[in-house]
Amino acid sequence: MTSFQSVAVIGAGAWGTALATVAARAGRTVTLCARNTEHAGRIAASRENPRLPGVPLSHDIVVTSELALAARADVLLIATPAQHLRGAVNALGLHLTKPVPVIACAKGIEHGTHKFMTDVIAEAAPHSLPAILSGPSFADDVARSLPTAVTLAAKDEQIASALVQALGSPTFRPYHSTDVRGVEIGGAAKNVLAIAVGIAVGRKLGASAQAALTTRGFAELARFGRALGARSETLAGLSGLGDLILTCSSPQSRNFALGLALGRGEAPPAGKLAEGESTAPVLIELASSQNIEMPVSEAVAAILSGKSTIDAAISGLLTRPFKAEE
Ligand SMILES: NC(=O)C1=CN([C@@H]2O[C@H](COP(=O)(O)OP(=O)(O)OC[C@H]3O[C@@H](n4cnc5c(N)ncnc54)[C@H](OP(=O)(O)O)[C@@H]3O)[C@@H](O)[C@H]2O)C=CC1
Ligand SMILES: O=C(CO)COP(=O)(O)O
Repeated sequence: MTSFQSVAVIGAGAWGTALATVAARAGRTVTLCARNTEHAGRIAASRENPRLPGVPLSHDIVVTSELALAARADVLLIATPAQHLRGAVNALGLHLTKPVPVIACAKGIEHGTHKFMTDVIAEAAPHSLPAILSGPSFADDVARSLPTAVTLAAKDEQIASALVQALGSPTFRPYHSTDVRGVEIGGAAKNVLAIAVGIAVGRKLGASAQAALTTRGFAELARFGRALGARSETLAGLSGLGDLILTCSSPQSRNFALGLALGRGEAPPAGKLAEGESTAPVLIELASSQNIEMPVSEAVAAILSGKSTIDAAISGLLTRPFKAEE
């Protein structure tokens, strides 16, 4: 018997809708909260979200745009894009009457403040219990009940474990952790690295280059994570290496797809959120402020900002001095 019976998901995009489905499958009472009344009305009427086409929404899920209604739940999941998480939690905080777990489901780092998602939650809703959910999980796979495993971290192990009990099912297996920082670093950094690997694939650099770039990407993700206090096991777990493998190998990833288009010299897919685009500049600012070398992420940031061409960035990476593997 879980202590968390009701769940509300804030943000009715692809991921929020998939997570609402997950919570319903786990037997929770679920509210899905869209920011826009019209959008909520359309999903409620059609029982399908255009951002997750072809996946029928269970009739048990209440769809609303009223934050006050959502705020009554025992657990809140925030599934907006990372740069909108503070605004969403600020608005939600006005309606919170008890110290409930607020789980960040976005993958990114806040611009300007350089804050990770749970730090943003702690600031915007000081009486909440921040947590993070991240790992290899495409919304479409999750919503279609294909088997998925993720990591769910909170500072308090009992809370993390209770949240896993509340959301887990045979086809959605969350593993609990107290390494909040490790989990959020993996989710944020892998998106930037997936753009790099997408570019290499788009440039037809070959399967060996794809494997090498993914591995060297992991080396810099792990270097960054360890310097910021993350545990090595977390970085090599679902939310780090696991999600990196997924997003660096599949065009189903919007970040990989963005890289692929850039590498081919095509226009990026329109209207698709690729979080790595906004994470890249803030990730390298943070890394440079801590003297952490992240050459692959730096190359991605330079290409996205127009400071480097793709060919110059590739050549820059390939002509770095030889060194010991670490
Ligand atoms: N899609 C996936 O497979 C996965 C995504 N994620 C992460 O989840 C996050 C969201 O991605 P995803 O759902 O795919 O993106 P989508 O583009 O599908 O949807 C984003 C949603 O957030 C809503 N939104 C934006 N700002 C606010 C706000 N202030 N309050 C409430 N809602 C808001 C948008 O509303 P509107 O419709 O009104 O614009 C939109 O519905 C990202 O950080 C992503 O990395 C994590 C794992 C898997
Ligand atoms: O985070 C994801 C899978 O774990 C989704 O990846 P994209 O945002 O690149 O589509």
